[in-house]
Amino acid sequence: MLALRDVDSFYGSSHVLHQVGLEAKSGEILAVLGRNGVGKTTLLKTIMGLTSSHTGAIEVDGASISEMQTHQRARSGIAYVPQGREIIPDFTIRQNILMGCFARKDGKRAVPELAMELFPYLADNLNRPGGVLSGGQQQQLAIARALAADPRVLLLDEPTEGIQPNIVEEIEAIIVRLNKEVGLTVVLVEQNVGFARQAAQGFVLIEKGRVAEAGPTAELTDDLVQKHMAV
Ligand SMILES: Nc1ncnc2c1ncn2[C@@H]1O[C@H](COP(=O)(O)OP(=O)(O)OP(=O)(O)O)[C@@H](O)[C@H]1O
Repeated sequence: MLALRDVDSFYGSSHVLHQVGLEAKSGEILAVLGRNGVGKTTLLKTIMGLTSSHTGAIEVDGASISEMQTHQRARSGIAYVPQGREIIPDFTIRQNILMGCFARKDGKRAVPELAMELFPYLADNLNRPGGVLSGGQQQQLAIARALAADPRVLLLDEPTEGIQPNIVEEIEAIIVRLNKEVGLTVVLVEQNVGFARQAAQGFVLIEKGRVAEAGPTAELTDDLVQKHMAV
């Protein structure tokens, strides 16, 4: 289980998250929802130790990671798929995937079989440069790179943003498989409330850097969505 308690987070002197508490239970998908700029990306970055500083408690399976450097958090089993994917265009697909291996505990450096099974196009094109891929394929590559770390917890930042509609469903199906079949705990920053309702067991709604509402997705009413997500 991933748990945050009383977490405040900062970029320099800019105080973005305030007293954030949440729980993603093992094997669950937790949807993180809210308008643009409320702090959803900052929440994922804070879990990875990628903001300037934070206070409060962050725990994975009861063990604190709050004092750890980013690479140690990755080694503790958390993998991060950032918004915008951050693929290295001049690296091959294989090289991009292998970058995820730095966080493996067992030191293995191999393209994970699971990623090859989930993403046949990547499997067939391992020697092509990452930069030639479409947005949807780059998202697949970013997920494959995360899987190379053999994580228990996957942090996904708007994985279907900017992807053509026919590929969106494919990516969504992969996220559900990773959760249901592989058992990964997923924290999913998502603008698509429909997918959040369908895939996630729990939700948090963020407003101005604070958790405004949280609960099981059955309690994610249209009123709450209107109140905290309508623009
Ligand atoms: N590197 C940074 N330095 C200073 N402030 C930042 C930095 N990154 C984000 N912020 C600020 O933190 C706040 C939250 O931004 P964040 O990107 O976390 O929001 P978000 O909910 O993910 O938005 P979006 O849906 O647009 O991605 C915003 O006010 C933003 O301007």
